[in-house]
Amino acid sequence: MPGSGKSTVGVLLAKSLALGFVDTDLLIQQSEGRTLQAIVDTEGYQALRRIEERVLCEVSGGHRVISTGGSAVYSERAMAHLSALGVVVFLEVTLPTLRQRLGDFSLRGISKPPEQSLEALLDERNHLYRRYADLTIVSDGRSQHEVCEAIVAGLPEEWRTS
Ligand SMILES: Nc1ncnc2c1ncn2[C@@H]1O[C@H](COP(=O)(O)OP(=O)(O)O)[C@@H](O)[C@H]1O
Ligand SMILES: O=C(O)C1=C[C@@H](OP(=O)(O)O)[C@@H](O)[C@H](O)C1
Ligand SMILES: [Mg+2]
Repeated sequence: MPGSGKSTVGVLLAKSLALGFVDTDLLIQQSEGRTLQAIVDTEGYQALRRIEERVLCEVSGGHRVISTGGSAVYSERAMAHLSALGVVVFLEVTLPTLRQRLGDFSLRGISKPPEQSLEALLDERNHLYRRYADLTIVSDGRSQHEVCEAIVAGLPEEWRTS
């Protein structure tokens, strides 16, 4: 979910394991020459999901952490590609934590129908996050460093010593 810590913890994880880092939200913005919010505002959330699928399917692996947007899970094809590249980590958060971290989420370019509540979105997505996760890490009540440490501890040995 947006606000679960993928971007910030992803950087910490890359530093901790001496890996590279890429945030696919930035790849989308670079390739489109506009912000995610602008895409949602002009073409709608489904257009953003289509663009995201293309960018995710083109991303390469290697020794790096890939932080995606929270809507990556809407594409089965993209998730199959990411699964083949490495370990898919799900950062689990509850609704109160999300509300606290996101503040006014209407300005965050979330890829969802305007009428869908954050609660309904979380419920819909949690099924998908669990389906694709190789490793699930609770983010609630943990600092970003603690989340990073929990990921490292949960990774298969070959990724911890890459
Ligand atoms: N474990 C955490 N504890 C407290 N705040 C966090 C934690 N993880 C992320 N945040 C905060 O939540 C916001 C969203 O984090 P971000 O890494 O951008 O999430 P995502 O990429 O999943 O949307 C940021 O303000 C970040 O500092
Ligand atoms: O979950 C979503 O619908 C989205 C999350 C965002 O990324 P973060 O999850 O990194 O905030 C970004 O991809 C876009 O605004 C859509
Ligand atoms: Mg992010």
